[in-house]
Parts: sequence; C-alpha cells; structure tokens
Amino acid sequence: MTREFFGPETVARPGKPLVIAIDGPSGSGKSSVSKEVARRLKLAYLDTGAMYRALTWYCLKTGVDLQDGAAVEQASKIMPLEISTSTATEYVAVDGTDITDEIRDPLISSSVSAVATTLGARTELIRRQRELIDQHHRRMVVEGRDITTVVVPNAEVRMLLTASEEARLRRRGIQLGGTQTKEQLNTQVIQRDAKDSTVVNFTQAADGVVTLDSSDLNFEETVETALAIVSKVIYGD
Ligand SMILES: Nc1ncnc2c1ncn2[C@@H]1O[C@H](COP(=O)(O)OP(=O)(O)O)[C@@H](O)[C@H]1O
Ligand SMILES: Nc1ccn([C@H]2C[C@H](O)[C@@H](COP(=O)(O)OP(=O)(O)O)O2)c(=O)n1
Repeated sequence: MTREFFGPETVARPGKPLVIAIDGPSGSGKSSVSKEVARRLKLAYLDTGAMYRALTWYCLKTGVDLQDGAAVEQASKIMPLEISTSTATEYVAVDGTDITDEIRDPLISSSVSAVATTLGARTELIRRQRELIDQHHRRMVVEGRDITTVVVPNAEVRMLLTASEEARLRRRGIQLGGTQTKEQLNTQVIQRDAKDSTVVNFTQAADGVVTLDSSDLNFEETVETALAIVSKVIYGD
C-alpha cells in the first residue's frame, strides 16, 4: 500500500513545500498518527493542541481567569512558549518550565475549551503556528481542529481523521491507563468536542479534504492509509 518513495532512505517532494494538515475530534488518533507520518516522511511535526494546552496551563499558573477573554488573549501574546517540532522529542515548555507531561493532565483537558473558544487567543496561536510552519520551509505535518480550514487551507495534503465515538472513548481510556471513569472520559472527550465545535468545524470534511475513518483500523493500518492518501494527493496514484 505504501509506495517505495516513502521508504526509509527517501524524502517526499525534496526541497519543495509539503504541508500535511490533519484535523479531527479528540481520540481519533491525530497526534500519534501525524507524528508517525511525519517521522516516516522526514517532515517536522506540530501538535497545535499542545499549544492550546500550554496556554491553558499558563493562564492557570498565572491566575488568569479563563472566563475573561481579554485576559486570556493578552496571556496568549506574552506566553514564552517553546514547542518541539521534531518527531524524536516531545517537549513543551513555558518560561523554561518543562510542561510536556503536565499539559496532558485531565485538569488541563477539562479547562482547555475555555481557552480554545477565546477567539483573540486563537488568532495569536494561529499566527504562531503559521510562523513555525514557515520556519520549517513549509515541510511539516500539522494537526489540530482548524488546520485544514483556517491555519493552512492551501496545504498540499488535507485530511480529516475520524473514528466512532466508541473507538475514541476506548482509545483515550487505554491511553490514560484505565484511571478514568466512563463519566470522566465522556467529559474529556465528547463534551469537550461539543464545546470546541462551537468555534471550529472538525466533524465534517471541508471541500478538498479527504476523510480517513480509523474506527476499524489498527494504528499501523491507519498510518499506512494516511501515507497512501498523501501519495495519491501529491503524485496522483
Ligand atoms: N487506529 C488506531 N487504533 C487503535 N488505537 C489508536 C489508533 N490511532 C491512535 N490510537 C491510540 O489512541 C490513543 C489516542 O490517540 P491520539 O493520537 O492521542 O488522538 P488525538 O490526538 O486525536 O486525541 C493513543 O493511545 C493512540 O496510540
Ligand atoms: N487547532 C486546534 C487544536 C486544538 N484545539 C483545542 C481543542 C482541544 O480541546 C484542545 C486540545 O487539543 P488536543 O489536540 O490536545 O486534544 P486531544 O488530543 O484531541 O484530546 O485544544 C483547537 O481548538 N484548535
């Protein structure tokens, strides 16, 4: 299914832009699949959700009221954020504090929608995302909720990664080591998506966006299908 030019010694579209934009709901596999696609294609990787999580951490740390839109927007502008764009290292830091693990905490997951629905903060984070993409000469896999539609609507490849509600809840439960109750998972996955959907549409593919439904695929099959979509879109086969 995966073509030879995606083998370990080859680079897709060498020297040319190759932005692969991937959106989808929580637990659909965006982060893990995007990172593996980037690794195999030797592209940089950007987890934009981690930026919204970092801003949420920063607001909570500095006492910013998440309901105060102007204050959240101001925080987004001054936040000294560092984020790894390498597939080899996962690293997120604010003002020198490593928050890579902390931003995955259910406390952040349950607060992040308040930040993600603050439009002024979105504008600033989108600006930073575009800057990072340009710094990597537009050779990057970028994943989130509005990448195919707002951040890089002209990306070379645009995909919507979906999975059934049942699959997404199951995956998130396993990922969190079985520590969460059904109700907690429902709050962190389904209710959060419902809140986030009020500002961005990541449930239906926009024109030109290819849908990949991973409900009945395992991780490797999903990665291979994503690579086949990339191949088809950029090489037409
Ligand atoms: N196709 C798949 N089949 C089974 N598990 C998967 C699949 N894709 C991803 N996963 C697992 O599901 C969990 C959630 O994936 P993640 O990439 O964090 O999703 P998202 O970024 O969309 O929230 C991870 O533990 C990941 O390894
Ligand atoms: N481009 C993006 C990326 C994430 N968000 C929001 C929506 C989510 O609630 C949070 C966290 O995103 P993240 O991708 O880490 O969430 P999941 O891994 O899918 O649980 O940020 C967004 O609004 N726009």
